[in-house]
Amino acid sequence: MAISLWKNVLQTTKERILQQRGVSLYNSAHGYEEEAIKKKLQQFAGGSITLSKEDDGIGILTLNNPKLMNAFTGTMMLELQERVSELENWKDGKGLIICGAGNTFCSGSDLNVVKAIANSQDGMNMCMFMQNTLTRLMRLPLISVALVQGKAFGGGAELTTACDFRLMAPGSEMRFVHKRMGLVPGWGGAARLVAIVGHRAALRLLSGATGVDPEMARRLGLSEETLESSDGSGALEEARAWLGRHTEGPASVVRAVKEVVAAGRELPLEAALRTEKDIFGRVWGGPANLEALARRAKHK
Ligand SMILES: CC[C@H](C(=O)O)C(=O)SCCNC(=O)CCNC(=O)[C@H](O)C(C)(C)COP(=O)(O)OP(=O)(O)OC[C@H]1O[C@@H](n2cnc3c(N)ncnc32)[C@H](O)[C@@H]1OP(=O)(O)O
Repeated sequence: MAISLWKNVLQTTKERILQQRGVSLYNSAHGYEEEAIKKKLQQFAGGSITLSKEDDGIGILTLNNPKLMNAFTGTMMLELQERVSELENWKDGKGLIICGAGNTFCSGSDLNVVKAIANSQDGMNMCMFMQNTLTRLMRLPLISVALVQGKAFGGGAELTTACDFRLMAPGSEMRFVHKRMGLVPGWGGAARLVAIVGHRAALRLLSGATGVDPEMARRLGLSEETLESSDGSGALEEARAWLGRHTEGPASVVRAVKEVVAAGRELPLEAALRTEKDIFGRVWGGPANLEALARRAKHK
């Protein structure tokens, strides 16, 4: 009796922790030194990460470092964490598009940073910092899309896997180049890639450092659609229209949809079912539900 009560308490606590956004995977108990790595990353400046929160509830997060194909400098990693916090607090948000400046997505970490922190302590801290940030990004109650134009290489390819969907422009390419660098993904990209394409395809892509064009990405289920436009603003408009079809309706309902799916993806079945019940309880009899009942909505 006491044991089963204790098990229930543990299970509920675990579910709560998973549901809580902003809670990080790693803390000092894992040997993670957040302040030390932030101070280190601050030394490698350049580029920026901008966020525009639009009236239609869609946020546009832009990686801005076109001189280096939008490679992540240290300060861009720090800014990404800040933008994710901002998105966690955006209660009217429904969707998110992540894109790169200058018609390309992101060529991964800035190799100058990689070289400067090529020691075990900094590497582990940077890895935990980015896993914390990208896990929080993945768990946002927003439907997210990576708009891949040009190249998404290394950490750039990993970042796309933290989004719910990927849309690729003609001529674009994703490539997990890590093996060629004597590495494996460390930003959570391997675990997420397996969940998206399955372990055999993931192994093929990582072991061959294979370039993935839009057609191959579609076949693998890595990309939802190939866009028609390859120029920056045209592709963004197409991505916005695509996402708009999935974010139509009140924010409370769209966010609930993302939350039940995230629970199903991350939690064991019983915990996912309990979470689904709680989220269902939030929308049942809510304004959107009552309004649909009042107009006797038909779904033809
Ligand atoms: C692997 C683990 C790690 C992580 O997960 O954290 C990483 O991500 S490490 C980075 C992995 N990415 C790379 O190694 C990309 C290397 N770059 C390339 O392969 C090419 O530059 C490419 C294919 C992205 C673009 O080729 P393209 O011919 O179109 O352009 P350029 O090569 O002329 O590039 C323009 C300019 O950008 C510099 N650049 C590109 N990527 C990076 C980068 N990741 N870090 C630093 N600098 C980068 C490139 O050197 C050029 O500068 P220039 O001064 O003209 O040489």
